Amino acid sequence: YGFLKPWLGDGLLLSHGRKWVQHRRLLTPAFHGDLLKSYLGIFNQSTRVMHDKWRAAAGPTGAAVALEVLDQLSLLTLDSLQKCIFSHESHCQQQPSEYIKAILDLSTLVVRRQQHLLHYPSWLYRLSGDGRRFTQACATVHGFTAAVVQRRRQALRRLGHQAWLDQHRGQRMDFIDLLLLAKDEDGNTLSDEDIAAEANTFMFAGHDTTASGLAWLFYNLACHQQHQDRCRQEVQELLKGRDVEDIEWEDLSRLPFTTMCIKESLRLHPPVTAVSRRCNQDVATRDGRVIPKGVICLMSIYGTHHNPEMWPDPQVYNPLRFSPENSEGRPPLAFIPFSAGPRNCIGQSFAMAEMKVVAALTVARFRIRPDTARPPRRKTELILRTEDGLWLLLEPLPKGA
Ligand code: HEM
Repeated sequence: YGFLKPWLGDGLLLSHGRKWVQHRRLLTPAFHGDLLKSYLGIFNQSTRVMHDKWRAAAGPTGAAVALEVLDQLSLLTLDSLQKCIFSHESHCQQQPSEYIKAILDLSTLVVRRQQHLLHYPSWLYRLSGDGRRFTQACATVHGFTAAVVQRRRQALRRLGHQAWLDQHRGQRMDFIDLLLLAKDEDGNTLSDEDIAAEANTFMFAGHDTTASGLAWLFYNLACHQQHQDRCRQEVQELLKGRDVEDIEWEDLSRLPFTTMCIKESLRLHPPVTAVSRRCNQDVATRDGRVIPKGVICLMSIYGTHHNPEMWPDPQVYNPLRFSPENSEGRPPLAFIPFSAGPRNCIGQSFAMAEMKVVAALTVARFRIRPDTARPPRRKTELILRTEDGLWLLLEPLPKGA
């Protein structure tokens, strides 16, 4: 986790102790239903931009086109996050954006540093070409975030709290607004530096993870046309008779089979394959052994999701494992794509909502098939990726097909 520190600072992912407790309490409301609801329009809009690109790539004949989807989905999730966090439209799915490029560079550089022992000491890393690029990209990201936070803080000071709230009545608040206004019961608020660290953390923690989840979902649906057809039918019934092909907040609970497909994909291909923890006390295991205090444990989410005692035929993609009947009695910790306990993923409802919107609209508009010439080879980096991208065949469907 340490290599992320110069980029993310003391955001939720990397902070601990009292600071983490206080921030987690302040930030939790920002991920609740009412606020998430206001982001649905953004998810629909970002998905439409990606689909327009896919249709353009397919050309006027509408023939199936082979596309690498992992990078495209990363851009989609970055586009959505930038709008939800900063209300900023970079149009990064259509044109290059310096800020988005810096985030993509930072993600790549962190992984490269992990694989390069000589780059572990910070002083040596700073002297290397990669280290210099890392410093440059951090400066770009920090400059962007600090400028937004300062502008908002000034506006809040100029208008005063009440007038600022009145001006925003009926409008969507973004994460920066919420963090500026956040106050706990003791009156504690977040400093500009805290807000920037949290915003940078959300950009990092929310983009590649969701993109990986979606890319593997599309792959699994491509390999199992019967499940894809059932999702499509579910979505078409939902959208029947509507003028605008948008997924609304209320629709999210009306996509039970699509949700089962997403969960089964998160089981089979969890975007975060492991988390590590340092024991802060001796931990007794069930077989009578003890993990001593201070030891760092790597907990495998991938391994947990492939435990044959919990998941018979664990390599098989079977969404029906998540039907209400089949889920009955299964221990909750058998399925932990978002980790578990107090340090679980704060963005899980946000991620599930975004994945449902993108998945539903994609099966409604495209048939997805595997690209048999380029089968994906799993590669674990910070998230579950592939050796050479994830290639799929996408065939545009006529509207309302
Ligand atoms: C499919 C998508 C996602 C997956 C699979 C996922 C998974 C995880 C996991 C496994 C952790 C625990 C990490 C650890 O302890 O080392 C985590 C933490 C976290 N996630 Fe997510 N995540 C996803 C999407 C998001 C989104 C969309 C956001 C924000 C917009 C987000 C924000 C965070 C934050 C801030 C933490 C740290 C929480 C804390 O320590 O209090 N994640 N996520």
